[in-house]
Amino acid sequence: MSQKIRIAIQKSGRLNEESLQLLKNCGVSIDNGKDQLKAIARNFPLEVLYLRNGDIPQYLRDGVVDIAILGENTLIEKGKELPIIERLGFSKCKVSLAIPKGQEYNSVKDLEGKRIATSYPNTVREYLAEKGVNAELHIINGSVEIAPNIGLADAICDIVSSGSTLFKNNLKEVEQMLTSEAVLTASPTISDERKELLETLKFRIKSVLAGQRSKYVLMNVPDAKLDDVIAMLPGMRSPTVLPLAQEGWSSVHSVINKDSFWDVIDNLKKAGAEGILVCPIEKMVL
Ligand SMILES: Nc1ncnc2c1ncn2[C@@H]1O[C@H](COP(=O)(O)OP(=O)(O)OP(=O)(O)O)[C@@H](O)[C@H]1O
Ligand SMILES: O=P(O)(O)OC[C@H]1O[C@H](OP(=O)(O)OP(=O)(O)O)[C@H](O)[C@@H]1O
Ligand SMILES: [Mg+2]
Repeated sequence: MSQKIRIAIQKSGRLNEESLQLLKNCGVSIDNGKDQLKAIARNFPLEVLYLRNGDIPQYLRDGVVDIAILGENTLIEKGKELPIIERLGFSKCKVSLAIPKGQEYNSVKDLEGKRIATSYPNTVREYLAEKGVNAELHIINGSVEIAPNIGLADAICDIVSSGSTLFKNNLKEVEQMLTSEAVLTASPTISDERKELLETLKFRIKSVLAGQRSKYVLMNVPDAKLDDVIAMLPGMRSPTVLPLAQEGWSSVHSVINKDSFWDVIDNLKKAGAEGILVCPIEKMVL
């Protein structure tokens, strides 16, 4: 295949490292020189452009890049028409409205006529319009949380993750407007040939993400308890059951989702499973 697919990755910042790690986990090797703005993958027809997060939606629209990894919040703010091809599960955060801690707050109507500092004007405008609230927006690019303390605004809208930036600036979250995570998106003008490359990459990403969401477990179970234990285990099709050298015992292997992991383990122990081993799964091809 002569064509290369062009992916935009954040040049530096919160998405950069995990985006590159994801490509690496997909078996795509990229030689990164220091301060390089463009790189070519060694073993996949892929070219990486390192760009500012906020500029990526326009590059996608213009067809300068074919696909990109960026925060869903940026897509909502600057590229609403761009599709979410895959949710990637990292850089999870919220976009919220916050006001000074001491201020009374009953509903979003309290923001009527107030000054709101934000880097997300479209998101705020749309949210407030839906609620029938009029406010004055002050668009700033960074350090938004300082705005109320220096008298620039009455409220702010920004990213909230642990909440520590709000806390340090004596602010409290009053409205959660949206939740976000890193996503894979694509240009509306991507060619058919590059779409095929996207499908290949998407298949690999899905396998990596499915692996990250799951654990491989092995355990010893007395044969008398096998039915109870098997009933608790989904596996990819069904659990594997192998006889142990010691008569009356079996080894049961299965795949457990990370979210329900500890609950399942507790129940397995109660049902009679012993010597439970848990292993990471590198990839899960479904
Ligand atoms: N504290 C956080 N916790 C989790 N995810 C975050 C956090 N802050 C930002 N993000 C996510 O990471 C993305 C990139 O944030 P970052 O601060 O690195 O770049 P930026 O300032 O938005 O963009 P640019 O690359 O244009 O400078 C955000 O759009 C958001 O999706
Ligand atoms: O709730 P928290 O865990 O405190 O995270 C929220 C903060 O993280 C982001 O800033 P970042 O650290 O990316 O700095 P930036 O303003 O330079 O982008 C965001 O703009 C918030 O200020
Ligand atoms: Mg930031």
